[in-house]
Amino acid sequence: MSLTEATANMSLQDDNTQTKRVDYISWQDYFMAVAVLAAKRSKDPKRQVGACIVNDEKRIVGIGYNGMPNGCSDDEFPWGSKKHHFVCHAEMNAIVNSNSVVKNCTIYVSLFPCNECAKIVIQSGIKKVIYLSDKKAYKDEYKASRKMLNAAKVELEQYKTNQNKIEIDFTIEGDMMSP
Ligand SMILES: O=c1[nH]c(=O)n([C@H]2C[C@H](O)[C@@H](COP(=O)(O)O)O2)cc1CO
Ligand SMILES: [Zn+2]
Repeated sequence: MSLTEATANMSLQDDNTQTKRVDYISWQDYFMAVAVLAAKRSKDPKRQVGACIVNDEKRIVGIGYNGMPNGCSDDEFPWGSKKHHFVCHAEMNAIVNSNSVVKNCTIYVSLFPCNECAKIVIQSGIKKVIYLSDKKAYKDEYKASRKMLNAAKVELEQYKTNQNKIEIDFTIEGDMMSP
């Protein structure tokens, strides 16, 4: 090793006073949190749903939440019982707005997909659904959804975590930016 190389290596030697953080969030928590955060964009007064599509390189390729179609104003279209005629579901939005291939991807959803979304999930080639809530499982449309997803061999997994809350605090982030 030349003297210059040795000097360069010395200047890169760590003092070992700091070790790697251990309380970082897992990939699963991160992707589900992205889906839940997307849901916060929804204008639906009763239910906000979010979806996040991830490929096998852990890259996010699509995000969506439930909302009115393009060109259909949130202020003019109804948010009461008639909303069902119009609103686009989170899963559909995540798929159709994706910026890359969704085939073989995993979709993280805050609510188990309905039968209509299940059809789109299957046809798009998504291979796994990780869902947070399954609160509508007793309804026929969700039974149909599960039946189709199972038949199409789309893997279903209920999201489990030991971290019930992830806090985002912009003021703390601001402090962390200082040296
Ligand atoms: O799979 C789904 N994805 C999704 O985005 N949604 C949205 C559409 C509506 O805005 C809302 C359903 O509202 P409600 O629970 O009031 O029926 O949730 C609903 C489902 C299933 O109901
Ligand atoms: Zn749906």
